[in-house]
Amino acid sequence: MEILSGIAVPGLNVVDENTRERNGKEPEISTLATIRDIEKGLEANLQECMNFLQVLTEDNSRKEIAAEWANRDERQFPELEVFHAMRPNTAPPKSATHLQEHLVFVRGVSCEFDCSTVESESSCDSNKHLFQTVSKIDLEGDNVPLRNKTAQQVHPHHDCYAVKTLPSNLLLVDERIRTLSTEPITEIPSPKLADSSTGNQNGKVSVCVRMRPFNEHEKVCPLKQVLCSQKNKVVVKDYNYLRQGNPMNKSKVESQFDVDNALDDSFLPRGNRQRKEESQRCMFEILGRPCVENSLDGFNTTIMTYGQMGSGKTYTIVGDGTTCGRGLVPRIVNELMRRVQDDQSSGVHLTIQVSYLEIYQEKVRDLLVDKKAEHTAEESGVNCSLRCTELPLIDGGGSSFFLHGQVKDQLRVREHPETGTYVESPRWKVVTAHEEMDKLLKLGAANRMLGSTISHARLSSRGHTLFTIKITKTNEKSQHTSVSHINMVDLAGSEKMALGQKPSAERTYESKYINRSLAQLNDMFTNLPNGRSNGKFVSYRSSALTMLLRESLSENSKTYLVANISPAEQDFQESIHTLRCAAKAKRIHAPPNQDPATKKQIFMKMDEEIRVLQYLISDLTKKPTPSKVAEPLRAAKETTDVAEEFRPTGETDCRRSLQEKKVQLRLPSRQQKGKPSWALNAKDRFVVHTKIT
Ligand SMILES: Nc1ncnc2c1ncn2[C@@H]1O[C@H](COP(=O)(O)OP(=O)(O)OP(=O)(O)O)[C@@H](O)[C@H]1O
Repeated sequence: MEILSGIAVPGLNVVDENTRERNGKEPEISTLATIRDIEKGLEANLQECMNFLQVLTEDNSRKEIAAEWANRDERQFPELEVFHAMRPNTAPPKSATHLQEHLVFVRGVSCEFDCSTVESESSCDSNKHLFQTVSKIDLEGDNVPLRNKTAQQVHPHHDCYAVKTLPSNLLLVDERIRTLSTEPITEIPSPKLADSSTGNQNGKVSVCVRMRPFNEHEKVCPLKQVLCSQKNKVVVKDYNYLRQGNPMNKSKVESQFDVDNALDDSFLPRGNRQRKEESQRCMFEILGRPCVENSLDGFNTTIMTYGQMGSGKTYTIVGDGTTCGRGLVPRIVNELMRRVQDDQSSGVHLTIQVSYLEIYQEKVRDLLVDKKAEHTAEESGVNCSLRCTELPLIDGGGSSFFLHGQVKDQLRVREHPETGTYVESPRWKVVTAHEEMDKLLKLGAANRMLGSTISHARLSSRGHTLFTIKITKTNEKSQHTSVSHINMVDLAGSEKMALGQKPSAERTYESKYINRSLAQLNDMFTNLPNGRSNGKFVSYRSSALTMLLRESLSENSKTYLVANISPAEQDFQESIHTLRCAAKAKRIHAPPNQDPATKKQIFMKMDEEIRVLQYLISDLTKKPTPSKVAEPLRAAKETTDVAEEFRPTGETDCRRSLQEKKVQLRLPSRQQKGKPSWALNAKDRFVVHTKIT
């Protein structure tokens, strides 16, 4: 055993000499650097631990655990313990870099690793269902035992990294430990899903919070913002205040928000495809599947992502372009296409069309314009006949034209007294295969307005995007057609300028539009009717964004809002702002005017009425068939015979007799002078009109 200079902390385990011998090399520098970095946070640990213990003792169900943590004798502990609880199917750290990735999430870890063996040791008694105690981690070896044991016992949505160092009783426990349920977990619960049939029952907008992983820049200084989800609440903590001020002043340190779902991806190791796939699939189960069900029931649905720049909004909606990182749009379309095939056998025909728009500086742009192809077509004269005429690729005919050699991609927002606000003639593309969908997403991504900003080196969206899926459902038997829309709105991120920052004039101009429209959306959330008030005047017309979202937040539509937040401590204020906005949206209360069941019944009744009317119309417009004519003719002949019979007794008697024998008329409107006429009444009975002259 050898203590590495500059890293050693009293009482900590050190790198095993045997490992060095076995590997024949020094521990990786990157690992050591990380340890030095995180060592700096040691002083803050005590504060955090106090805070942690405070939370534990406040919560009755966790008192026992807290007591145990607090009272344990130092000597009972090995020098270093890593409590590592993982999500199912997650491989434990396998390499130094991987381990670094795991530990970098733990604030102020001051430790070294025993790299000799891999062992999953006894569980921690008090909460054995939640943790596995791992006293040794082998960076090189095969960690199968650890994986097997932990994977089955941990809540799939919460994982924890807890590293305890001695000689202090408890120097650090990752705050995320609090997200773990204290109940013994015997089986892995299924993800908590939004109610698929009716969306959020109590309010109009269902809110889901999603925390993205640390990015490269944030990993260098591991500042962890805490997001704990407790039942339907998320709690965010202000570490900055905690360090400076009184940790017992709880109201200033932590903020609580009501939500419907929370997804913490901050533990996601970069490049781990399985975890990515799992997280994106979870998002689909929470929001995407209910959306599909709602839309097939005839409801319009909207999913909005709201958050600061780089918080993962586009990742949630579209994904990152990889197969495992596919976002909601491709997954929803896939599910719809699967349903198309299933429903074909039951006589229901589904058509899926998509449009992709962007609101950039208050102008609506069509992102599905393939400018290259359309320019080429125009230059080669192929589309000459289409100049200034409607292009046939839009549903029912659209109005994008070639003007002065340019492809028009700007569209107008209009209002219809009955159907509400709509965008004039966007390109609707029919999607029948996954490949088509991928192509359209690529085309849209290429046409989006992106730009690098000061705080984010990567390209950032400079406008809001609106991806709409139009589902047309036709029942082949009844010929009934219903249309519903799924709108997916990827809002541009707000960015606050820090003092001393000098963005370009263009970026400032764009930010002005983005921030103004987001502020107007925020106002809309405040002013719409909610649990507290009946609402105030909402000026939908103040921006293109609010105009287009108007339908989404009214009556026959269900809305889901994803509040994307960053895990980094420096983004605390932005996260609070996002969560406040989400909380406002959650309070909006304008329940749909009809539930799907009632709507179905009404549709059926209307179908029936239409069928009866169609039958009557066709029968009335048709020429009378011989069988239908026979009856009136026979009646007419009868009356003529009577007339003949009574001719000698005089006309007066004859009239009287005829009156008596006259066939009763039910619909006497179409009498013809001197001729017997007939009509078909609603009960399909013939009546005869006879006029005696
Ligand atoms: N949950 C997540 N899991 C893995 N990676 C994520 C997650 N969320 C975001 N990322 C990654 O973070 C980066 C930023 O995400 P994204 O572009 O979606 O942010 P954004 O909020 O749309 O940003 P902007 O508003 O600036 O356009 C991307 O590289 C993305 O792959």
